[in-house]
Amino acid sequence: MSVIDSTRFDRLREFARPDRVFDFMAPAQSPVDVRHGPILYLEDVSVSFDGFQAINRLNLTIDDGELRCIIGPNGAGKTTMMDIITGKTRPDHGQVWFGSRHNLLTLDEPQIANLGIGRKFQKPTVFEALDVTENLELAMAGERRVWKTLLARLDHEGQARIDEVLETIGLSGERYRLAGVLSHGQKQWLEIGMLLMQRPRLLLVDEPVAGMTEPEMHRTAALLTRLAGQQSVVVVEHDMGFVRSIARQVTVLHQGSVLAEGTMDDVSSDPRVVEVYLGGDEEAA
Ligand SMILES: Nc1ncnc2c1ncn2[C@@H]1O[C@H](COP(=O)(O)OP(=O)(O)OP(=O)(O)O)[C@@H](O)[C@H]1O
Repeated sequence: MSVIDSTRFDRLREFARPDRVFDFMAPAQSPVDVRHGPILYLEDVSVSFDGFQAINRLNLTIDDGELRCIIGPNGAGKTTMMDIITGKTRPDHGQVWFGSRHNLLTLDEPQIANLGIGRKFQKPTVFEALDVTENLELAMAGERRVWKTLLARLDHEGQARIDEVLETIGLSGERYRLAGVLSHGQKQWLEIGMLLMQRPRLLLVDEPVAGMTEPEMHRTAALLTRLAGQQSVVVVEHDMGFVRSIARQVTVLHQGSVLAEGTMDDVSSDPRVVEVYLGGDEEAA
């Protein structure tokens, strides 16, 4: 069995796990309602770990189609906030809503993902022994049966979606290359493409440009800027040059709360923000 075959086999075995709940088995979710407000709404959210207050009465709203950057020194609570939104961590207090219909605190991680919240972690987790197109096929959401998705030819609609996503992430020319031989930046874009296959309404992206070359950073900036509008995008990033290049609205977290919010110019000239950054070992905003 070739490497690709054996990896496919492993994936099939994973998909066929008796306890696995496929997207197409899950009850249909009502659509995200943003007619009367933001797509994401956190109010007075707090969580502590062994008495340490990691998130402290946090309020945050993200509008439909917005690109928001979240910055803050190490330990500010950025990852914990993402964990709360995706259902990985339950807050001790507060409210978290996706549109006006979905109370995320009543849902588990797969249910939240099914609603259309995609999360991209810092390290790329593509299937290295599969080619770019196969990675996107595997990520295709939903109603298509898993076996059909993996083993049969894609229908016209699926193929068109893959072409569209390849174009968006700039990997049309790499469609038959193994993911394992892609550059670090290309792997990151492929993983973003895998999330896009599921047509998310909100993308959470953790430190997308860590380890990227300068040209890769520029392409990532262009990609994230283009994605906003079609979906909401929340980017957690330490690289201030990158944040400046993409951000319209920036939220600064500090000690689990919002310290400042506004344009990059607004927040970087805010004395409280300067104090927080200069007080630690971070690059000054
Ligand atoms: N499971 C946990 N148990 C105990 N403490 C935790 C846990 N998760 C996070 N913390 C603590 O909560 C605080 C916030 O951590 P978090 O990872 O959210 O910060 P961050 O802003 O993402 O930091 P960084 O920029 O370094 O990734 C930190 O002091 C961290 O040590």
